[in-house]
Order: sequence, then C-alpha cells, then structure tokens
Amino acid sequence: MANNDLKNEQNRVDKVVAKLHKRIDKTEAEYQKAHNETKRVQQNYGNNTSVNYVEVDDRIETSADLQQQRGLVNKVVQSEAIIKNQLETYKKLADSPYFGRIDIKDDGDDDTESLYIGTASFVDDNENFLVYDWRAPISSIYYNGTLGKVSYQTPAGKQSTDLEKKRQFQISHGEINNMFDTNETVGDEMLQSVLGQQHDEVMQNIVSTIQKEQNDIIRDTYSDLLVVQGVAGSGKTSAILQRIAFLLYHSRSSLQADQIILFSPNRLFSHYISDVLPSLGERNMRQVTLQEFIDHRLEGVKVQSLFDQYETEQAYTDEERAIQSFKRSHQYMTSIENYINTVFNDDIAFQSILIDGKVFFDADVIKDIYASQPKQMKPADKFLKTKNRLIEILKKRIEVEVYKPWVDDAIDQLNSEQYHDFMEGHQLGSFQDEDDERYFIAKQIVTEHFRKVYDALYNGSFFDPYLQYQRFMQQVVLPKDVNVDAWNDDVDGFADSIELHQVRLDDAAPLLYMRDLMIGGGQNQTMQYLFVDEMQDYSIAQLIYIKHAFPQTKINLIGDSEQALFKAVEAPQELLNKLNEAFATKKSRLITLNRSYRSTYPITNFAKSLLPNGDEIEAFNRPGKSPEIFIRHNEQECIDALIDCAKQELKDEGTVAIVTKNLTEAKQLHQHTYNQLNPTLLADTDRSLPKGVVIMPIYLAKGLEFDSVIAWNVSKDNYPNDDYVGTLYTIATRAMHHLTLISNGTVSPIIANANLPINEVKIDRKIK
Ligand SMILES: Nc1ncnc2c1ncn2[C@@H]1O[C@H](COP(=O)(O)OP(=O)(O)OP(=O)(O)O)[C@@H](O)[C@H]1O
Repeated sequence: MANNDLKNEQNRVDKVVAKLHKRIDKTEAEYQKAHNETKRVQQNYGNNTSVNYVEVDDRIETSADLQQQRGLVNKVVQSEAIIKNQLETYKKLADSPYFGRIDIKDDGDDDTESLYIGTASFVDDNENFLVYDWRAPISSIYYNGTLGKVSYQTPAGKQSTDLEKKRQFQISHGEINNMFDTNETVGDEMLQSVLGQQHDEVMQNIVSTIQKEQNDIIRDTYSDLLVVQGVAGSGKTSAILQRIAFLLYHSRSSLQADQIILFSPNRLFSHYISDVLPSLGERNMRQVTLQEFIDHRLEGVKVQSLFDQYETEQAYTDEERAIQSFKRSHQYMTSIENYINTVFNDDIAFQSILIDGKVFFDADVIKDIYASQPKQMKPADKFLKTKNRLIEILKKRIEVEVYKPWVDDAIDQLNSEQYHDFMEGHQLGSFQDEDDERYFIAKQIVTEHFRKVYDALYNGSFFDPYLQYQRFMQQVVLPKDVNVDAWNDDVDGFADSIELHQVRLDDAAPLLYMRDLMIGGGQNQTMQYLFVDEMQDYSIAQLIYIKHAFPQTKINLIGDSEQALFKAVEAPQELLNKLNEAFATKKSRLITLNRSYRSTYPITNFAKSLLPNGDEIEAFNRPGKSPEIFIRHNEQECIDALIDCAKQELKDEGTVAIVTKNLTEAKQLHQHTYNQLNPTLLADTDRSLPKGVVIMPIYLAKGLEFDSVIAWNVSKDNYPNDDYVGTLYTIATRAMHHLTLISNGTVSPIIANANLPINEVKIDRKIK
C-alpha cells in the first residue's frame, strides 16, 4: 500500500481523535454538572427521609413527597449514568476510533463516499458521521460484502450499492499500527494477528474481525428459534454476545438488557464473558446457570449440581443410563403432559392445611372443590378456582371468628403501641362508634392469626408436587430399554432424596414442569430473548422446561453436539432433529459454524482427528507447535513429567491449565504439585481465573480457553472407549497455543486411533 495512503489515513485519525478529545472535555464538564446535581438531590432526599412521623396525616403527605423525591433521584442518577457511558465511549474511541473503512458508490451518484466503522458512532458538531457504529445497517456491508454490487437491510427495506474498497485498521493510542485493503470479509492477516495474542483474563469483543457466518448469527432478526451448531472455538459464544449488543442497538426503544437472559455453563464462564458487552457500551444481560434457575424455583430443596451429576454419572451402570436418557427425553415430558390431563381427582396429591396442629382445610374438602370444577377446564385453571374458593371460605371464617371470645381477650391484652399499630393509620375516635373500632381491630387480629393459612393457600401448598411426581413415576409407561426393577428402585431413590430435601438434577425439570402444568404459574412473560450456551449439556427435557418457563421469548440455542461430556457424541443432525421435534416453531433457523479459530492449526488438526466426523472442521491457518504426548509408566513419573512440562510452559505462556477428567484427579494433582507449581485448584464456586497454573476438571473448563493446556492422564484406563470422545475433544480444544498430553501407560484408543501423522506428535517413550 502506498505510503501516502498511510499518511492520509493517519491524518484523518489525528483529526477525528482531536475532535474526540474536544468532545471528551465538553462531556466531562456535563458529567461534573450532572454529578453535582445528583449529589444535591440525594442530599435533599436524605434530609426529607429523616422527617418525624408524629401525626398520621404527616406520614401520608411525607410518603407522597418521598415518592416524588425518589423519582427525582432516579432520574438524575439515570442521566448521570448516561453521560458517564457516553464519556467512556468517547474515551475508547479516542484510543481506537475505528477499525474499518468502506468506499461505496450508489447508483446514479458520481462521488464515492468513504465510511469509517468503529465500536460506536461519532457524529461531529456539524452532524457529520465521522464514525459509524458497527451495528448500523450500512456497516453490514463491511462484514458481508466482497467488492462489487452489494446490498444491505435498512428499516426502509433492502438497499444496494457498489462496494469499491474495503480497508482494515489496527489502531491503538491514536496510531495506525496496521492497515490492509482486502476483498475478503475480514482478511485473514488481521485475524492471524488478533488470534496470536495471549489469553486475556476476560473475553474480548470481536467486532473488528467478525466473520460472515458469525455476522448472520449476530444480525438475525427473523427467527423465533435460532440454533447454532458450531465446532469448538468457532466463535459461538463471541457471536451470541455481539448478537446481544446488536439486538440492544436494533431495538433500542423496546428492549432492555434485563429482558435478555443467558443460561451459562458455570460462574467462571459468567465472569469470563462479563466484559464483552460493557466494552461495546452496553449493559450486561442477565446470566444464570441451570442449577441457580432451578434452585430458585424449588425453594427448600437442594438440587443436585451439574458438577455433582458429572461426577456421579461417570459411574452409571447401563440400567442407570437407560433411566437417565428416558428422564431427559421429549417422550418423558410428553408423558407428564398426558398424565396431568388425565389424572383422576383421587390421585391428585392434595394435602390438608393445618394451623396449630389442627386441620383447617381437609385434603378431601380441597379435592371436592377441585372436582366440582368443569371437567374440560385445564388443571391449572381448576387449581386457581380451587384456590380462590378456599380463600373465600377463609375470609368467611375470619368474619365469623371476629366475634369469638378469644379475640376479645386478645384485644384486652394489647398495649397502646400495639393497639396503635393495629389501627393502621386510623386516628382514635375516627370510627362512627366503639363497635366499629373494635370490629376493625378484631379483624386485624384474626387475619393475622390465620395468615399462615392464607400464605399456604396463596403459595398453593395444599398440593404436594413431590408426591405427585412420585405417583407419576409409578404409573408412567416405560420404554423397552428401561428395566422395571431398576425404575422402581429409582422411584424409591427419588422419595428418599426428597425426605432429605434433595432432588436429582434429572428429576428437577420434569418435576417443575409437572408442578407448573398442574397448578399454573412459573412463567416469565417479560423476557424477550433467551440464550442457552453449551446447549449439548442440557437434556431435551430441560430445554422444554426452559421454553415453557419463558413463553414469550425468542430462543437461541448455541452449542456443539461433539463436546458432550462422558457420553457418546451425537451427530449434530440427530440433536437438531430432536430439538425441532421438541420446539415446534414456525420461524426457526439453523446456522452451522465449521471454522475453528481458537487453536493453532496443529492443535485443531489433532482435535479433529479424535472425532468420527472431524473432517468437516476447518482449521484456521495459524501456525504453532504440534501437540506433544508424554507416555510414562507409573503415577510418579507422570507427575514428574507434568511438573517439568508446566514449568516449561509457564516460561512462554500466561495461563497453563491442567485439565483432568474429574474432581478427584484434580484434587490429587493439586496436592502432588503444590510445592513445585503453586497451582490454583478451581472449584465450581470460583468466579475468576488467576494467571499461572490452574487445575480443574473438564466440566469447569467448558467454554473457556487457555494459552497452554496439559491434558492429564489420557491413558487407555482413564478414557477406555468412545463414550469419552467428546470429553477428550473438549479438553484438547481449550488450548490456544500449546497442547500437551500425559498418559500413564498405553494411551486411550481414541487418541491411538486418531490417525495422527507421526511427525505431528512426538511420542516420547523413554522412561525417566
Ligand atoms: N471473528 C473472530 N475474530 C477474532 N477472534 C475470534 C473470532 N471468532 C472467534 N474468535 C476467538 O476464538 C476464540 C473462541 O471463540 P468462542 O469462545 O466464542 O468459541 P466457541 O465456539 O464458543 O467455543 P467452544 O464451544 O469451544 O467453547 C475466542 O478467543 C474468540 O475471541
């Protein structure tokens, strides 16, 4: 590229940066003003809240006044936050104002227009767009188009233009470090340089190098169900995060960040991705793990964690596996629907409501009320009618109870402060006569007395979902491969765990689904978009429940069927067929990502060779060292090799992750290497990743990446058969730059059969 070009571009950068600095100064002054205003209003609010509540009327007036004040506080706080956000955006732009340029010429125009694209828009005081936000309709050309005729979507419909030039920049501290012209979507040269960098503690945004297929995911505004099947490291997580930023921009007036929810695999991952949206000037969406979500809905019962399930299911017998796969199926959830619609009234698990050890509402009475509802009514509606009827009865009972002698006694016992409290704002003497006042107080006392009953009714606790689920299990028609005795044992196991206030993860979603269908509720109508990352770790039953819980949302499922842990990998198509069947949606779309960006070429090639359909994966051409395998012949030798290797890796790389099959292995290694490596053992409660050496079981490494990965004991004993293909593949693909495998004895057949070109793997058979 001509030197002149670079000079001209740097001149433009300088001008834009100078204007940005001016804008920063102006915005800083505005921010200071807003900040002072917030302080003033807050102080005022503080003074007002300390008013003395002597007279009731004062109290009412004060509270109206306070509400107004609170509104004012919210408003000033909000405008301060907006200005602060703008300020941060300008500061980021001043460092790196844009990363792309497109030259376009519309039909009939003589002039070519140059547009610059960055992480946010910047409009100068004369309304000139000096930088276009990467999410603006016109910017899609940068990601999608090759030179020549191109089209792009605008709110007014499709537009076309001629793309004459596409230029990419790497700018930092206001200096152009790199600049290329390209005809590709985003040139590989640029990607090479971004991907070659060391791992950051948190994920970075990828807006300057988004690839065409990723762009399709990001800008989809059509689908109600978007399924992304992408190989490891293909940028699925990146794409969904930029998609969220895009959606927030696209629907600015109707969509808030907290109307978007992401189901993420673990808390470490939540932290890892937490910076991407703020780096693009957006607020983070809500994040939840499946366990947190279920725990919240099954109060008082401890739900088995996903990690505990991983640990236990590794030892499952074939019979237990058959039961598990039944409970995880669409068929199981359909059986629940059918059961709820056909269950006899006598089989519904109503339970009496007691007060002070005495029955207040008998289970049979409740059942009779339920049974008296029209037959064709949905169970949840019958339940609601029953609840309302019971509340009516309770209210009548309160009316009767008000005149009982115990209430008179209770009134006599009240001291004047309690009496005043029961008056709830009424002044003494404000009732017509004394009887009215007594009635008022008596009603308060009786209502308080029966509050437990009211709460029980309100919470629907006259129905026992656990017992109902157990009854459901006892009658469900079993598939052929499920052994009846084993199933009966499992039903008993469920009952036993409930006694201990525990529930297994595979029972949790079906149980909640059954409860919601039976008694209604449990649905969030305000969430607009739902994302599930690592969808292959969810059972179809769990996904059906999640969809039920968010009926209004557009659903985005992202994952890789080949990264399934501790079970045979599923062909992507098989998983998709199941999803399509379970989510009968009209506007659904599947996007497949086959190009892998995370790892170097040799690592991706090795990982590919582990999979039955690995050929479909396209390795991004980033050079690097071949994976190495160390074979040792007892545990001590393996540990020695591990320590040597980790020390060596630490010299070159920022993070070295030792990844094991399970927690027990991770704990043992932590003990054995503690003195030499000072490693951090990661637990599922951890929220952040330190630098240096970390040790973790594979399920905690899901979705994460490390400069260097050491896979612990990939021997035949540890990974004996195809059930572990997904596990080994997931471990291998966590590595960005280096991958080392250590095997105690003969290596797993998954690796041995991987058909590795011998020169790509150094087999070190020497015994130390
Ligand atoms: N277009 C891109 N430009 C720059 N980097 C990218 C791009 N796409 C992906 N990457 C990088 O590749 C790595 C893998 O991306 P990401 O974690 O989103 O992949 P994934 O498909 O979710 O992976 P996995 O399923 O293995 O967890 C990240 O470091 C990400 O920044």
